[in-house]
Amino acid sequence: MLLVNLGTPDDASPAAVRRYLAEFLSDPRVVEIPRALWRPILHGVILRTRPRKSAHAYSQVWGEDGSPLAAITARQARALRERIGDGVIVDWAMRYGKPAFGDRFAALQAQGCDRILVAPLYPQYSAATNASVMDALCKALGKMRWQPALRTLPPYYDDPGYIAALSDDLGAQIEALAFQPETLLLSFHGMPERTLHLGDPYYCHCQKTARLLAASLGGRFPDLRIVTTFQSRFGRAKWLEPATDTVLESEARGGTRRLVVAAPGFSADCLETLEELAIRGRDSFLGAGGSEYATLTCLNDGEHGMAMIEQLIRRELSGWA
Ligand SMILES: C=CC1=C(C)c2cc3[nH]c(cc4nc(cc5[nH]c(cc1n2)c(C)c5CCC(=O)O)C(CCC(=O)O)=C4C)c(C)c3C=C
Ligand SMILES: [Fe+2]
Ligand SMILES: [Fe+2]
Repeated sequence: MLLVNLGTPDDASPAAVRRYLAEFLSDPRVVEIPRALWRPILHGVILRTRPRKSAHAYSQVWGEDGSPLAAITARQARALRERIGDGVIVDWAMRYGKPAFGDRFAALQAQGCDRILVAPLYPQYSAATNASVMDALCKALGKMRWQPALRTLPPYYDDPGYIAALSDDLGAQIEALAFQPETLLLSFHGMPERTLHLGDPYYCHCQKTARLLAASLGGRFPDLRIVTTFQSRFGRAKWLEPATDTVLESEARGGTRRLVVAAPGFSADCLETLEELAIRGRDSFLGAGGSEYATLTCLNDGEHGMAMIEQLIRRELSGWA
């Protein structure tokens, strides 16, 4: 089985970030603008300016083991291997950058796997993430004469195991804070609003996760106000709202003093949580008058998250292993 996440640059230099962004932003599932229009904008504007800015952001979160997203995904694969035991080969790959999806998929087949479960670690389905992994899968299959049998992990945005893992994990983190938050922001990665009207279920999946999670946390923290937002706006089009950065400021201006942020849509901490939420989000909230701010970690390779992943994977492997 192959765990898949989005992808990340090889290092935090502008050159490596440029290579990564070029691959990521050339994917027609990510930017749905006709190629003849998009290519000049991507190569003439975006890839001349953004790599430097993003490289600075990456350098603030880069660890000894490299990109947090890649390091955590590798640890998740290792932990899953130990939990699932012999009989199933567990590998991991990135949709963009390394280890490349096509390479790892082919490597599994080369090891003799004739049944492969591909598990994109995206709880909420979007065409930009899940469908893009399926496109990469079809591309890899297109090169094979003798193809393996396949299964793919469905989105798990309302799976009771996922909601319970989030509720238990975030609940424990909130109780361990040095302050009592008035507001909990559930910040999901954004998408262009147009994708919702075109039929992408992402927005609805996020809202359902948030509603179930709020219902579960509500019993434990009756005074906590829970607000759902969308982060990381990219480009000029209208994105899903409300925007995380706008709400951080309006909360502080409206009198909220103590606020905590969680990112339930990310399986692993990454640039979007460690830089955008933990560094820039803090500046926004405190700069607008807030006094206490914290970000909670993602499920990562912790006990709650790994028990949930193991449960999902065992279910999808049933009859196979
Ligand atoms: C969790 C799901 C994600 C969705 C949905 C998603 C949509 C989406 N993203 C961009 C543009 C960028 N995203 C970037 C980073 C990034 N995005 C996700 C996840 C989702 N993106 C993750 C986990 C990461 C972090 C990667 C890491 O290395 O840690 C970036 C790169 C960084 C930057 O320059 O800001 C871009 C660009 C679009 C356009 C989009 C929907 C159409
Ligand atoms: Fe993104
Ligand atoms: Fe982003």
